[in-house]
Amino acid sequence: MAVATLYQHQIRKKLEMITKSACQPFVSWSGIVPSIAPVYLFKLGETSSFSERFYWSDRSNEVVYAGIGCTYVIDEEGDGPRFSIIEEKWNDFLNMTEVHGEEEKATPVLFGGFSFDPLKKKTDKWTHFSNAKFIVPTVLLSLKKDCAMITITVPSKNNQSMLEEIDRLLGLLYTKSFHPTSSLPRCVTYEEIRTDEWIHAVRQIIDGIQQGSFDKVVLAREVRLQFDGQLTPSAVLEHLCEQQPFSYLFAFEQAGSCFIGASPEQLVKKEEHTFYSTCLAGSIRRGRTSSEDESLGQVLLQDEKNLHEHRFVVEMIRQAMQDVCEDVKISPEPQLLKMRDIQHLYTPVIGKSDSRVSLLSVVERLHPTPALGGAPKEKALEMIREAEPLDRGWYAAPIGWMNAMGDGEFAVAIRSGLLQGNEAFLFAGCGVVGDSEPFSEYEETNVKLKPMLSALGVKQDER
Ligand SMILES: C=C(O[C@@H]1C=C(C(=O)O)C=C[C@H]1O)C(=O)O
Ligand SMILES: [Mg+2]
Repeated sequence: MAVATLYQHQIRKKLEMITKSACQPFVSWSGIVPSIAPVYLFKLGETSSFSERFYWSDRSNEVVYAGIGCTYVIDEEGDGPRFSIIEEKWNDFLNMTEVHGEEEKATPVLFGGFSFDPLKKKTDKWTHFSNAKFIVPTVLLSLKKDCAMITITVPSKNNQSMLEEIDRLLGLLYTKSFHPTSSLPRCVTYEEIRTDEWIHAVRQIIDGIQQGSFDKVVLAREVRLQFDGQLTPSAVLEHLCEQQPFSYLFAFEQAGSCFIGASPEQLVKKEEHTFYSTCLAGSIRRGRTSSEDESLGQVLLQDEKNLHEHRFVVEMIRQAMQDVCEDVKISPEPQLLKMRDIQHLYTPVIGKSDSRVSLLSVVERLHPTPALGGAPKEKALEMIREAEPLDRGWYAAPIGWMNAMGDGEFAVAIRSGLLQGNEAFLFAGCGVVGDSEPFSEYEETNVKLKPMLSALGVKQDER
């Protein structure tokens, strides 16, 4: 028997055995498998009967996940305490699940995200993206430091068709080789949504800041692209993997809509008792030559307006981390974070806490930082709700994963867009402060659109 089919066969046998003798409503089994690109499993999802998919890769590619199918969903549409509800329901699920496997530390993983602002009126395109939505995938492929593992989570009863579909998927995963998708449909229209209104709102915010109503407001805008064919999320994801390998890559697909992006920004990561966060705000483009790039970086490091934008974020994250951690370490000066299309001011933060502090409670405390909302938080949110000509949906909100030990990581879902049929809706924002200039802020958002435009094969200068 070929190695591949041997794996498929053994997994099937194990699952049947475990589910037969299970005392709990769900079982989760994990096993080490030959290394394979998680993006391939994501792509195979297109031919499966499972209609949910997700993908996650952190900035250092230490943890990469691809998940297909949805064995359990936690969906919170109200504007109540969505962070603690997710946490409670995840614990309920874990209490209903028997965990088996070859690896001691293997557990099911919960993946999902939040909307930016539950008080903003939801538009149709975000219908499948609740204020908080998390799934436990049926098939999860994880790659950690080059070790690949499959985790299968299924109900213990009435799971026959699910087991058959898993079997078929694993068969494909190990018998067919992965061919990258070469082409995407062509972009036929590029429409900036309500740009005049956006520029006007930037001016209004600058005035508001000068009058002392608030200190900083992050304002986003939207562009809508139409293509001459259906967009395939896996093809866009493959491009992101190639073009933005050192970003957080994420994709969350629900009923044919895929929210996808390549963000440079960590919100928070929990590893046992250690919390990591980053302050990221203040931007400049990359140079065309290395010397131009270097001097643009130096300009950014010394630019008062950008340093001012950055300081609000540092102060807020410092405070939030000090509220829950002892021993918060934070660099005294920002450094540069250079991504493919843009460079940012960046200050990492690390803190240690006791075991009672959960990951989602810190997500709640941090979201939205002044890098995505503004300062003071509530006033900035009111201004965004009122003046921003779009529904952010999941853009600029926390997206990420958690395991059964309570460890996990959330990124801020920027440099992102929603793919639906032959359309893509992309979003980009910028931190408006007292000495902002509307046209340069507009240009900054153009630079921030580049990662998604390149992944969609659209050249900004030629549009
Ligand atoms: C809001 C976005 O990015 C944020 C705003 C930044 C800025 O204004 O300098 C920089 C990084 C991000 O925190 C975005 O990319 O859409
Ligand atoms: Mg900025």
